Amino acid sequence: MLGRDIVVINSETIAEDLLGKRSLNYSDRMNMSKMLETYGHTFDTALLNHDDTWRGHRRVLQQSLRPEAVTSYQPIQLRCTAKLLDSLANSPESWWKHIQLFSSYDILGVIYDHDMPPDPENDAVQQAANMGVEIGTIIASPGLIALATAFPFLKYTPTWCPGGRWINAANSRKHMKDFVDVPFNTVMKRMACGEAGTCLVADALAKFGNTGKVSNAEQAIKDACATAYGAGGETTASTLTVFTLAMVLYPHVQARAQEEIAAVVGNERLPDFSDRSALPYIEAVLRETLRWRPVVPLAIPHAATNNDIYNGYVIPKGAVIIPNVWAMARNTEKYPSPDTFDPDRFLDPNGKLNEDTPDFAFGFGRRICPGRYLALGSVWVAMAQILASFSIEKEKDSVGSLIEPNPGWTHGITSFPRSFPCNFVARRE
Ligand code: HEM
Repeated sequence: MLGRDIVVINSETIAEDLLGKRSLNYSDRMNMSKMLETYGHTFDTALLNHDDTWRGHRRVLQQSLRPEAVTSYQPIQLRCTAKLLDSLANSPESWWKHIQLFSSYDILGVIYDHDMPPDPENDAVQQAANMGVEIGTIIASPGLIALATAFPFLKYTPTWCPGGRWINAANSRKHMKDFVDVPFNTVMKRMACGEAGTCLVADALAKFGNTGKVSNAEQAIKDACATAYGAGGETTASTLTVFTLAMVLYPHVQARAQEEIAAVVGNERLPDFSDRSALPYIEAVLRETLRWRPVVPLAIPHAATNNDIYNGYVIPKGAVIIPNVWAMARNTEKYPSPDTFDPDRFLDPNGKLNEDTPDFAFGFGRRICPGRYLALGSVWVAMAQILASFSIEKEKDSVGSLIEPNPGWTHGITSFPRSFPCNFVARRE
């Protein structure tokens, strides 16, 4: 883009070699600072260059989202899953919206200890966060960057013009500011009254607040937390939507997963985190969901800091490096018939999990997704409890014929199925 060298990596091994082993040289992002400043999108960890500000954000996120730390968020994940099951039982036809709300409040809970109110449509925190994500995603899209760079005057487009809501810079700056400030200020007020519970903001302030370990700590925490909401809400929902599609299309996989839950957990209670290691087939379903339709199919492009040579190829300073996660997931040597949803790929002949984990779904090297352990927990518990509580079946049309789901897919940084007809049929009283 914009006259740069572009390197597309289709192989997991090469991605590991360059982005992992040579991460010092391949952890930068494209320099879009002028554009991001114009549109008020300067807080975003995922778009920061490989500098000290980014290091501060990463420290905050990695400390609070490491495997041992995310267990403290399990009560929030279980609470949100209970609400999801309840909503699916009450209005199964709105399953897609319920999954979006689950993911949104799961992440808002973990980051800001913000619980779902009875009327989420009027929740100022969720509205500010979602509007920020909507505008932020468009600002960071290659199409808008190219347009706004070629025609800078477009930043003055009135908001009432078609597309003006997104390309008008003042409007964007306002929403970006609300996105970062509103949820953070809300939890800060609750913390001041001693009302806030466990959450990432509280944890990070306790660890880094006045310690000098992270410069400008409060701002770094605030910005990293807004990024985490933006990066985590949609990806978690997208992964659960892919899982739903897979269960509808592969009923024998669903039946086997349900049999495993019945055999290990029984029918008297729902599976929870303590059952995870005893449910290898459910874990394999999770891994296959991440592989089958990776929801961030081209990850986020990295950039080379200096010239480099790899396997005789010159990779110039500033080159944009695109990890083609989609191609890695379709490596037929590793994953024969890659379009088939087959959790057995991740099991050995004894039904135990093998060593393969589709980590490529979370990117590479120093930029690898810091929210992956949290995401895996949220998706796992929602999947396991949905499977225990419902059968996800094809919808029938007016004459009783089964409707084959053929959803449209979103096209952007994330890719996931739009809503499609299916039925969540209760399996328990
Ligand atoms: C299934 C869910 C998720 C998937 C598939 C996913 C995937 C990704 C990918 C592919 C990247 C780009 C990595 C790279 O540049 O190499 C990324 C970055 C990121 N993710 Fe996630 N993610 C998920 C959930 C989350 C969650 C729950 C959070 C936070 C709570 C989160 C926070 C971030 C952040 C902050 C970055 C930017 C990292 C940086 O640039 O240093 N993600 N994610």
